[in-house]
Amino acid sequence: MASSLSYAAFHYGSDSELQRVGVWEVDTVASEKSKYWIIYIHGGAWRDPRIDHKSFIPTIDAVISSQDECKSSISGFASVDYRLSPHPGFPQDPEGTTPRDYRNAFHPDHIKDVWSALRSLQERYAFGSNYVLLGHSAGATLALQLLMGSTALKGSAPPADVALPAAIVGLEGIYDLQGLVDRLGPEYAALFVGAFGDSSNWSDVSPMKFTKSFRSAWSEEHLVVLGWSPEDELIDRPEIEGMQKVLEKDNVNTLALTDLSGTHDGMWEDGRPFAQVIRKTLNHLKSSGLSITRQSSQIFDNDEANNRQGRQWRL
Ligand SMILES: Nc1ccccc1C(=O)C[C@H](N)C(=O)O
Repeated sequence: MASSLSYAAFHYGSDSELQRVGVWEVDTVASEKSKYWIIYIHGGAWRDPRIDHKSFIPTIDAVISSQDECKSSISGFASVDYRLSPHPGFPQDPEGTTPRDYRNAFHPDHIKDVWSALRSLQERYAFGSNYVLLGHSAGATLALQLLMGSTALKGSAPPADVALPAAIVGLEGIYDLQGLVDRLGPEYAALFVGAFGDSSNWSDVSPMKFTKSFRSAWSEEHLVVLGWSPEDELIDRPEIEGMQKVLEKDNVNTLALTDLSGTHDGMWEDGRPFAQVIRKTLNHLKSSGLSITRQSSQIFDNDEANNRQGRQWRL
């Protein structure tokens, strides 16, 4: 069980209590280059204070209690918290709440925190790009936004010294904000406005609407896995299939696993469906021989490279 692993949480920023990651070390000997870190970004529509980094624990438990030999390719698990936007169901008193505890994040705070968390983890554990990045729901949006560079950062350049993962796994992901509202109803708009403002801001942050290439930021060796369960009551199949089409158009190695089981939140509460996806992702990485020789630098297009030297925020 996760309780059998050594657990520590540390802060990667000082503005918010939520600028924090949890780490469960398995075998972090630096010479083990062929092993991967498994890093998770939780969901909760950028705002739900009930969901945090510990929501990864059932998945960790399911991976380490299984008999599968994929365990031997894992260095450790980490789970990222990030600043949240206000949730109308959980109002806070601005007078009686310290700035560190006040949830008033607004785009691009969430994605900036993810970049900062990855930088901090890479500084501590030196795993470079030997990691699989999973995101659930809004966490899947955040994971894919890493590949969108400055577009998903309101024009700022991403930090040049953060290595992108070997694989990104989107689970029950939100990929097209306007599309969800159009298909599933105006209640979805309320989820997005608090984090991004009105709908004129949505296409820049929606991975399905990315107008540049998902391949240009990434090295030769890469993989996106899109997981979805037909029992998901909040995210529909077109959301996954639409994202798959965009990635395939950009020649990204893409694997869609659309036969998972469980409801939107039931899947992380159970842990086994996500453990199964982790297993398949590691097997896929191994069988395509992608692991060992990867470099930590990524190639960005010229715009992106110029931007990187210029307008970088301080982490
Ligand atoms: N309705 C959704 C549709 C899609 C993805 C998440 C949600 C959520 O409601 C998340 C969370 N429980 C929230 O209250 O913000």
